[in-house]
Amino acid sequence: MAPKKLMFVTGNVNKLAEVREILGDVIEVENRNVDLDELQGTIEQITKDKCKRAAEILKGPVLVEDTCLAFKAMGELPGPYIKWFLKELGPDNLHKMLAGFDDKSAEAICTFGYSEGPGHEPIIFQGRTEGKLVPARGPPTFGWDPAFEVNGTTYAEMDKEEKNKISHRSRALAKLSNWLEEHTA
Ligand SMILES: O=c1nc[nH]c2c1ncn2[C@H]1C[C@H](O)[C@@H](COP(=O)(O)OP(=O)(O)OP(=O)(O)O)O1
Ligand SMILES: [Mg+2]
Repeated sequence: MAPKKLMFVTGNVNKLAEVREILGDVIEVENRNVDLDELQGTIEQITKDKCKRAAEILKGPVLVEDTCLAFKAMGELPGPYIKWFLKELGPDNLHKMLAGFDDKSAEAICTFGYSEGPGHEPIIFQGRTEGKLVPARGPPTFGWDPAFEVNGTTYAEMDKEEKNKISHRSRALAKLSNWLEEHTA
């Protein structure tokens, strides 16, 4: 059964804001900022494990999310480890990671995990958006948004509505919304 509210466990205020904007009146989103360890592994493994631990800590239903930025020229790396590259390089220098490669294509991948509580296997909802890594353009408000371009415009140059129409996160949330609709009595 779908919950009446979602408890979204994340320390990232920008993610939380987008999730609330995109889900709008579909469902109320509460937040708990718990610093969850993240395993190394496939995106699905990382998200499932994060979700299981969040459910155990909060002893109830939880939603978690993990975001990847995958560079084709690097065999999908840094992927789930983008956070640490971004932290060291900043959005302005991120594009230099592909300086030695002709292929600048990148994919933003958003993976939500929902668990009904401790002992319940998490369900995964994933959305992907293809683009490329470029020298930063636009306000550095959210993570690597200035360095990720889709159809000639970086995420940072788009207004919120525009980003939310095509983003990896909105595509994943469309799947979550469908699931919620199907599982509401
Ligand atoms: O739409 C996005 N546009 C630009 N940057 C983004 C986006 N979404 C996540 N990001 C950044 C945040 C973090 O540097 C890395 C993902 O790491 P990730 O572990 O999923 O996020 P986090 O640690 O900030 O929050 P959480 O507490 O939910 O794990 O990419
Ligand atoms: Mg994280």
